[in-house]
Amino acid sequence: MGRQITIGTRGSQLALWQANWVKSALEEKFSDLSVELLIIKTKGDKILDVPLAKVGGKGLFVKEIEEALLDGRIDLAVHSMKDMPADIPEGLCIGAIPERENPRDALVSRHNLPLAELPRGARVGTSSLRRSAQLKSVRPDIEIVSLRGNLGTRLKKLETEDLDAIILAAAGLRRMGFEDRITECLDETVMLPAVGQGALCIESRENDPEIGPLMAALNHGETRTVVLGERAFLNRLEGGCQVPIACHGELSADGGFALTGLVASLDGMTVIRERLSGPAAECERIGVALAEQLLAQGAEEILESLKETDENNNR
Ligand SMILES: NCc1[nH]cc(CCC(=O)O)c1CC(=O)O
Repeated sequence: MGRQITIGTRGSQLALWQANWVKSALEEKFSDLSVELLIIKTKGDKILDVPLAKVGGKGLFVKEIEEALLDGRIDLAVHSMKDMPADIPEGLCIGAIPERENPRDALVSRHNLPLAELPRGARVGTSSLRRSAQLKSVRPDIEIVSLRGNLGTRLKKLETEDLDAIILAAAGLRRMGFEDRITECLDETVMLPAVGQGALCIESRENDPEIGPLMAALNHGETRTVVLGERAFLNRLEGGCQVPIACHGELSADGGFALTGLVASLDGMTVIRERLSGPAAECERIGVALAEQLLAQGAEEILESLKETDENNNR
């Protein structure tokens, strides 16, 4: 007799691609298993006309899916790791983190010009505070244009909104078959990625005996180590507000782990960036220690001032 499980996912093309990838991987590894998808609309899918930084709140793309997991309507949830808040609700866990795609950000530009060759005052579309702050820091002349919507919509807006370029995660472009649109994969010295970018998060109920072996089969140990280090960094910094935070970890062949983290002011005038390394087994401690270094070097003031702006916006 076959087993049947249900995966909860958002309905965007990228989310469906990711959920279908997990479905195929599971059905291939477990021949008695059949996997169904349940599409769940999240708050982030409903509010489309407001820049995400202004919508506020944590877990905009995950909360409704986590509720379905908690009340048993689904057995697994597939998210982009980047969309996961630092805290996982009681009773749930990160069951598996499959092997990561390219974590970097990609520039897609209209006339195929790399960042360094974009004209003065170029209009670049992104609504990520992390991307805009880092862009302004290297190119203060660039005009940032707020850009939301799914990948296809954003690529179209490159033409319709008269933009010179847009910035998107390379991983999403690749999964959607738009890799050939990438003009330049931005170097990390210019654009440090978001925590977890390019990785998937498969969330499950804690101690679920039926799901545990499925999670073990999908998990990629190295990716998990790196992403947990990045998330420990995020966890230590997150103060309930939208902040330009970036972080990327890497393992070396000899079991070392190096983490680079960054906190910037919205205007990109202040960028605090540090790198810390140590044994991979201590990835989470390294993440916390790196966050504390940044806090001591001025990130604390940036986070405080952003909290005040947040409160003013909410009034
Ligand atoms: N915020 C939306 C989102 N969540 C994950 C990805 C890309 C795929 C990934 O990072 O795994 C994207 C799109 C983008 O930032 O361009």
